[in-house]
Amino acid sequence: MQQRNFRILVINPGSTSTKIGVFENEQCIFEKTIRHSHEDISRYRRIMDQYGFRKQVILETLDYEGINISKFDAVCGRGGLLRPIEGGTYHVNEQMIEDLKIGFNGEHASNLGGILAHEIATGLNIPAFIVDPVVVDEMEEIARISGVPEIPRKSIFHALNQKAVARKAARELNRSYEQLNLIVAHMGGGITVGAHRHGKVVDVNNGLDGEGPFSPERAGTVPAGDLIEMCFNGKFSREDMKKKLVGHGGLMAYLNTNSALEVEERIKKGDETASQVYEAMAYQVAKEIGAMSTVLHGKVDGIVLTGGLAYGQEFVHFISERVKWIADVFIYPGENELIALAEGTLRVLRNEEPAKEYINQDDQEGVDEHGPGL
Ligand SMILES: Nc1ncnc2c1ncn2[C@@H]1O[C@H](COP(=O)(O)OP(=O)(O)O)[C@@H](O)[C@H]1O
Ligand SMILES: CCCC(=O)OP(=O)(O)O
Repeated sequence: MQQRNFRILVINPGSTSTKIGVFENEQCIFEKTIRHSHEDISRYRRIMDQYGFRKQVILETLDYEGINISKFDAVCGRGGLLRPIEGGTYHVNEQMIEDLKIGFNGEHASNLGGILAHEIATGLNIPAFIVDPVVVDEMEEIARISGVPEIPRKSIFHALNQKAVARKAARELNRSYEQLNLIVAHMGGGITVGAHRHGKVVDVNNGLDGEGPFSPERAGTVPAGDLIEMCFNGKFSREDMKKKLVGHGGLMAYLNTNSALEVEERIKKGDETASQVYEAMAYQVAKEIGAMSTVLHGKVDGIVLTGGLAYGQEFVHFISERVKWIADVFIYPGENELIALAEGTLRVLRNEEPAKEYINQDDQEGVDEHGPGL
């Protein structure tokens, strides 16, 4: 029997871009990265306020490219800061929209993914999904203990792309993802480094506002005592402090740009500060990879460098030089998120797996297993 054709729109809102793709089954027939300047984004107080702007840009782009949206069978968005959940494809439902709107686990552009998918799908009377949102949580209990019981560590990371590129590396190694130990560093607007043990991400830095390397727009781990002093010195509001960690941290704070491409240009022109800060970012990524190698007891089958920053050859070289003694380094610039979203949607449309329902598990067993400390 001939397989039915499905046409899917996938939407991936990142901190500095909105990536969209149109898939005919597994084949990508259109793809575009719409980059948003800092000026465009910073006009909005909350990320949720960018919703109308990003929706308009998506619809205008599809219209300009002559893509007939009435032919879509489903829309899939990158999932955001929901409650911690297992990986998979989820229906966008009312509970999910509510949690995305309030930013249940914080503010991030991916909160817009499910909402944009839902809005566009509802107008077309087709289903909306999310796949492997940033709150996929497979962390081991030992990794949750931070040192302050009220502040457990959280699993907030580029789950979709980390899992997609880990599978790609496994294919190159002729093994299954579940057989391998891998360290994956996703390096985009935010940077997360995950220890993948036999198909589970058992430790990873909270790439949003918690910890890890600084990134084009995030502070990463900062000296905690000095941060407290800064919070209470009377000069900064809570909002100001949040912006220092997310949005105005990292490259933005030191160099007033979140564009690694621009930083590379400045370095070429002899800008010493740009060079020093860019190297420091690579240094911090390498250091985090080293830390994750201890999580895996030094048994590492491969290190994967991915995300927009992995296009930067000098940047990648700097990291590789420091970590290649741990394991072979695989470089997959950009990300595989669009195809991962399409594949997750296809598995459901083809009835290969059921779509999961997102529910508020607050009253159910197991929810508080990720609760405060011990
Ligand atoms: N060819 C390139 N060389 C170096 N850096 C790049 C290149 N392309 C994109 N980048 C940088 O990657 C970062 C964005 O990565 P990306 O994964 O697209 O981010 P996000 O999806 O989180 O918005 C930006 O700093 C951008 O300048
Ligand atoms: C919240 C973790 C995922 C993340 O940081 O994504 P971006 O790099 O796209 O902002």
